[in-house]
Amino acid sequence: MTTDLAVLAEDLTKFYGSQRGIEGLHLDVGAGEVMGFLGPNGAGKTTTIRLLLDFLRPTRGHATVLGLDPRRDKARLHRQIGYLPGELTFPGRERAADLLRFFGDARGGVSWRHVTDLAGRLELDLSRPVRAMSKGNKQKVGLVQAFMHEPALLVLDEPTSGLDPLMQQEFLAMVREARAAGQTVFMSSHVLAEVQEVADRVAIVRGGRLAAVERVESLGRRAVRTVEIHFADPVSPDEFRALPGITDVTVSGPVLKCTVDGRLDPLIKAAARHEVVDLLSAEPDLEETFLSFYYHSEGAGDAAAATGA
Ligand SMILES: Nc1ncnc2c1ncn2[C@@H]1O[C@H](COP(=O)(O)OP(=O)(O)OP(=O)(O)O)[C@@H](O)[C@H]1O
Repeated sequence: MTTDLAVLAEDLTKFYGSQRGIEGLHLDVGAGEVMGFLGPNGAGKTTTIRLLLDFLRPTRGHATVLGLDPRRDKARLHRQIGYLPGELTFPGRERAADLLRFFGDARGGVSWRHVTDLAGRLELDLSRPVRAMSKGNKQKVGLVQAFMHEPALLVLDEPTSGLDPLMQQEFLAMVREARAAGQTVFMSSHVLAEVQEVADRVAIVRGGRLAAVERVESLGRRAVRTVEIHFADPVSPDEFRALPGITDVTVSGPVLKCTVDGRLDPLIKAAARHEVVDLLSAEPDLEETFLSFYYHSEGAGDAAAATGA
């Protein structure tokens, strides 16, 4: 049912002349879901976002956003959306406070308390003129204007760009709170690590085509991790080399190091035959998994491009 969907893209396609922006995109984002929209530079993320908001018109296909047709119901749709553009430009001389008041009024008024709370969390000084601000501070102004009216749908194009790690964490907390309040978040990034903490699912685009849509947990299950086990006594590497999914086994006296691709269980069962003193498992490297998507879809994408398919 489309009413449970915040975003539905059907065969959404945009060509800039002969240059493919995005082609044949089928994608849905459930109401209340956080969707990461991932891909390298030039993959088609901004094009897709601009199509969803009717800042661009599709060459083919259609989008439904919050149950509305972006073309027919643009003004109504935009009132219910918090949008952070990828390229922020603030031409005027206004202080951040004046600019945000202006945006707030355009949306029928927002709680100023909420605006100052958001600014406080992001350590943004609202009394400063926006034009003179650093890229990071401009990004914070952009984030405050996107979140301040508590929209049903947040569409954020590279939201963490220019933010330092502490502010990135604060931003992620804002996204979690938005989801807890029932809001939907569609956010693009070219770095998986930025969205994996908060996203329910990630959609991966490459070369203007959708390469994969995955739940974040299943990316984790699939991911490769490195494991180091310290035993009470020396062990033989041969015991571990034959285990399914285990590679790069090295043993140095009582310390075993290896790479596990998939389930940890066979390794744990084998290790349990000895006295285990310590076990260290590095976080699944999702960035690796993410890159492998590009790798695996590369042939298909390039073949399609070559044939003009
Ligand atoms: N106005 C335009 N005219 C011609 N080609 C364009 C235009 N805008 C985008 N493109 C091309 O469309 C493709 C997708 O670009 P898009 O900006 O959507 O990618 P992106 O994933 O958002 O990348 P980035 O992270 O670099 O912004 C690229 O090949 C880009 O060069």
